[in-house]
Amino acid sequence: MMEITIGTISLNIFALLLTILIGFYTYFKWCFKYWKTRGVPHVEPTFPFGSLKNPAVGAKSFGEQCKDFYTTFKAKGHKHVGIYMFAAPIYIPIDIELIKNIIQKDFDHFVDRGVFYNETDDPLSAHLFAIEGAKWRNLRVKFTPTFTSGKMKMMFPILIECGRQLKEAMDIATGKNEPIDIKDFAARFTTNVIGSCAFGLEFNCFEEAESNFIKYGKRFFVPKGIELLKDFIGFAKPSLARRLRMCLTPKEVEEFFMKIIKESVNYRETKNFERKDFMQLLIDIRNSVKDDKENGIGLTFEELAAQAFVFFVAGYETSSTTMTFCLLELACNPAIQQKVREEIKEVLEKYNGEMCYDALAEMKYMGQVIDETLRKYPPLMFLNRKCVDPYRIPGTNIVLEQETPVIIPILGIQRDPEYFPDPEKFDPDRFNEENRNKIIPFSYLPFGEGPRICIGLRFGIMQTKVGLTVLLRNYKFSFNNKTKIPLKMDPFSFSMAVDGDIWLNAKKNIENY
Ligand code: HEM
Repeated sequence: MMEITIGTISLNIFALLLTILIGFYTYFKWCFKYWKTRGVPHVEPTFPFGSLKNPAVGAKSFGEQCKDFYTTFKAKGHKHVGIYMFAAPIYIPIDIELIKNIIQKDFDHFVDRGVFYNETDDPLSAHLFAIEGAKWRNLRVKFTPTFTSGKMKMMFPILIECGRQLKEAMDIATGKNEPIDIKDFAARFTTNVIGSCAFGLEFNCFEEAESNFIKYGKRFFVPKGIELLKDFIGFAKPSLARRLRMCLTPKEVEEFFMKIIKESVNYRETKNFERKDFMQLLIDIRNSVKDDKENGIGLTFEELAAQAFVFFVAGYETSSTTMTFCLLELACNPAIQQKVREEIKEVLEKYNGEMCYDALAEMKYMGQVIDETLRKYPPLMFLNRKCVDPYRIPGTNIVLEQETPVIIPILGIQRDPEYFPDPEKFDPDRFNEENRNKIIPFSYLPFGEGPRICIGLRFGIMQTKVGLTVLLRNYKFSFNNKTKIPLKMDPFSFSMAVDGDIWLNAKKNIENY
């Protein structure tokens, strides 16, 4: 009798699961007609991943797959392509004019990124990168003066100190005559810089085997288990994730950052202490908003914390990735490396050997090398936009519906031989004074474009230049037999990231100046 009951229950559960599966399958099949009925060329979807490869079999990252969609459909002469992420349709423009319209000319139709944020259940997610509409416009206007060259100069002493710590740590590591995990060094350096500027805390990540900032910063970017699924839902259907009251910031990450930001704000407010950094600028904005009774939209502690957090996550990973790929390419191209080193020598001699803001601005060739690194390895491999107002695609009868997610495939565009001949070649001369003017507008987008362009662009370049100046002035980099070439990219990362460590030899530069 007992056996029959268990058997019946199992059968019922099986029948229920089968019904759910058939329900899902039928729903997905229905969704998969979306692009066909609208006459948009599309990648044939399969259940359940849509146009994407099964992430469990370790295919390619989302950004790399978007590059492949771009390349394949451009080769067929298409101006755009529709894909499905699970059941959710996503629009990918290919034609450069179309891209320009979306991110600049017709920006009012695409003001939002459409990425997940949830002010109530996940306060750290409600930052400038994610928030939408009027709230974004208001905050963007308030934050723009925070990133002027004057403010960058003001923060420069913090960067000098972080550069000193980087050199000290490299001296110790190279003294052991062992290869350097350059990805780890770059991450520690930029974490020191951004951590110090965004949270107002002086700390030295090089002194601890695993600093909490590195630990929780990495933790934020490397989702585990069920978090991966939550991230995919948050990416494909942010409104659903919000309705389900999801929190995509891991709890321990939220607790850690909320605590240190609270301590930093309290300390300054109670002790009347001021420091020249982003945190101070955020506190000043908060106070001026409080006083501005007529136009003030208020900046709660949670909102302030979310902005400090985004400066950290948007600023440390992007610049450390840039430094890492740059050093890797320089190790592979010793002549280019030497040319940068000679420029550093020549410029710093004019400034009595002192690194300063104006000296960095004079390092034009280093600027070209960074530009080329950002072309070949854009830290964000794609831009997101969401259609907020129905949009007829120029020259067609196709109308993008409100809420349609749009992806601009930066990696595909920047490795397109039509815009950058021989795209796999690392060639900083593409960005010299003569060639720079020949670059087709909107074919080079490492910082995005239009009103939602990266607000931290200047700061990102500045900290990358400081790191490279310190390293290339004092060391020569070359491949080690632990350097894994060709690079294997992390298939689970939404940003440009190598799977595992990157080892290089760093030899002291004996012609040190
Ligand atoms: C090499 C360094 C960096 C790269 C390559 C980079 C790249 C980008 C890109 C591609 C976007 C999206 C732009 C768009 O959608 O059109 C973006 C947005 C943003 N970035 Fe950066 N970034 C860098 C450094 C920084 C730094 C240092 C900060 C802050 C200190 C920062 C803060 C932001 C913020 C807040 C946004 C959102 C802007 C908005 O929506 O109004 N970034 N970044």
